[in-house]
Amino acid sequence: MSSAPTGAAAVAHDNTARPIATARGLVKTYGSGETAVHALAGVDVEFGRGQLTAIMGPSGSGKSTLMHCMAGLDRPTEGTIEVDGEQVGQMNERQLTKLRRTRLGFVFQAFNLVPTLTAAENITLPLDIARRPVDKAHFDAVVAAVGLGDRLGHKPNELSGGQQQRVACARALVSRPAVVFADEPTGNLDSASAAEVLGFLRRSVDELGQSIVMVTHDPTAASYAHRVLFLADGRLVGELLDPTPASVLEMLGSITPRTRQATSPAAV
Ligand SMILES: Nc1ncnc2c1ncn2[C@@H]1O[C@H](COP(=O)(O)OP(=O)(O)OP(=O)(O)O)[C@@H](O)[C@H]1O
Repeated sequence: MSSAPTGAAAVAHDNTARPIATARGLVKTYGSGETAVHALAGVDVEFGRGQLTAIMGPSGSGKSTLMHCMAGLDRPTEGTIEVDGEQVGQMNERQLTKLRRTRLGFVFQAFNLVPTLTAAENITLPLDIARRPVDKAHFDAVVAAVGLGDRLGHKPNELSGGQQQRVACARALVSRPAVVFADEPTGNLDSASAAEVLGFLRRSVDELGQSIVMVTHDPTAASYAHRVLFLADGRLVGELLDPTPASVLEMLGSITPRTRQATSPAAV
């Protein structure tokens, strides 16, 4: 897989700019009593505007829970969340649905395309559902950026996995969302297709000013980000700016969740 863009291709980022999303004192507890699981145990975090931020950590460290709380897909037990100036924690279900439809974009590991619709129809589906007009110039810019110009009339089963995920990325971007949340966007792709999708996500940040938060297990995928956050046991335990696959691997190697410490012979 090719490595992340660096140097001249990268836009200088103002880390002092107002963040696009913020969480304070985030706690998420599943269940209660002795069987309670503390998926998030007090997280304070800011996600940069116009940045690609990756979230990494061992399995069960709380990555998906953090993303789902930030995106209004799950409610925190405690704490506050602000996304693009909106207090997400205080919203009712109707307001959360509206926030997700109008201000957020989503890319999942499964491409989640509608099989009976063409690529073009899949891309504009969220706008069509929200009865919002399609900005043709922006649609054309996004389609050109993902390199799908000659595939717009194809149905998902006529596209490769990488092309289908690029359709899903275009669908997430076409409404100009405040933030795109991507959960393991390359988890189902071979390394060449993954590189294409990651390159596109990074360019949409550098060239279109998009803000993206991406959960990944893959150090190479994380190296496409401007910043990588590391979770363990529901807490933020580290971060890297301008990561490389090697620096991400090194950081991951230094993180030992308490659950693993407790079962490790060395800890006995
Ligand atoms: N709906 C749920 N009910 C009970 N426990 C849950 C639920 N969702 C997550 N958990 C638990 O919360 C903890 C954090 O889960 P989460 O899925 O956020 O971790 P993750 O870092 O995304 O893991 P993975 O890398 O395996 O996807 C885990 O212990 C998980 O079992």
